[in-house]
Amino acid sequence: MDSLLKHMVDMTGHRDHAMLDISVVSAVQELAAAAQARVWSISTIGDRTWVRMRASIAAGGRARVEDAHDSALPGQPLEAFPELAACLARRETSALACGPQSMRTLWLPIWLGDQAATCLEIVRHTPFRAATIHTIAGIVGVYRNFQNLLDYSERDSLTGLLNRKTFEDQLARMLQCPGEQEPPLPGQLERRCSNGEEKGWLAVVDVDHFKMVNDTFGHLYGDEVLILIANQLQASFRSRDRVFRFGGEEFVILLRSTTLEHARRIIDRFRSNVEAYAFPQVGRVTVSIGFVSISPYDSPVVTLGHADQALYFAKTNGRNQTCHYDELVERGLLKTVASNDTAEFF
Ligand SMILES: Nc1nc2c(ncn2[C@@H]2O[C@H](COP(=O)(O)OP(=O)(O)OP(=O)(O)O)[C@@H](O)[C@H]2O)c(=O)[nH]1
Repeated sequence: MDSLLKHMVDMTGHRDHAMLDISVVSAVQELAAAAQARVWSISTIGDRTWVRMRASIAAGGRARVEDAHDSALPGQPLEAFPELAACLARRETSALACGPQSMRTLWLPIWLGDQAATCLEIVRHTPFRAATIHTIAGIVGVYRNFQNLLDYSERDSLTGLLNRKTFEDQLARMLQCPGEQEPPLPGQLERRCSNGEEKGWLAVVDVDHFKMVNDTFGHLYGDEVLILIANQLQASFRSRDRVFRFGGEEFVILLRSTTLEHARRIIDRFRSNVEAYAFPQVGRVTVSIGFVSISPYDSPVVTLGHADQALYFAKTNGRNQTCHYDELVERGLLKTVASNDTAEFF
């Protein structure tokens, strides 16, 4: 019982989703004497559902946050996990699968209403005892309630993305140390603050002609477009990048340390995914994007202002494109004004 209480205290002591994930996998792994425990994100884009690992722990090891999402795919297709797929289709709260050599896998989707955006997976080499499953169900209940509380204060109610209040806190952390947004989590190698050409990046995304979507199809379809774009955003970036709804039809992305070439490629890949997507009833929707590197020497207002300038350039020069602030300045298309550190068009 001491161990259970210790885990409960640990789980409810965090104000951060990544640390909460670390706590819950550590708790269920130890309490179930599991060979492995993992937390997965579940996201649906169009008619396909994807799962992406967020945190994991193996027996005898340390819990770690997974951050290996560099592929063009938003995770692994749900079909690769047939027991989980069947469990979700039946809206069930658990599924037990038997593998070779009496290996057992317990899937525990975390339902919020009719949505399960998170799932726990616990693997044992011997059968689960009823008392163990009962204890784990209690842990999952606390985890779900606590996730709910964090979401309520941090997330936009329409899209589920992080809200502006959280943005300012995250940007301040990245500005303090652009190469390392947060202290290393358990199981991650400590990295240096700044790493050659790698920088943090801020991108501002604005839906093109969104007023026309509302005017033509109505606000409900407008809202659905925003939700689908939010899903695309969440699926397009790594789990430790941050995606926010900033207000109305404007979104902001904070990209963790990477090179200019890579930042441009992944930001523009998101833009072209939106362009290629057939929005129900509405059809084609495009977005314009401005982005800039995050410098510890610039204030949040200045950094955001530069990304906004690049976005405005994209808007006034054809829309449906990604523009890099520094490149526009270098090409003489934007001018920085030394006196107040903002930029103006020629
Ligand atoms: N459906 C819906 N519409 C919203 C929401 N928030 C803001 N809007 C609408 O978004 C529209 C934004 O329009 P504008 O700022 O004129 O921009 P735009 O039509 O996208 O034009 P450009 O940005 O220049 O391409 C307005 O009609 C707002 O009412 C929301 O939560 N849901």
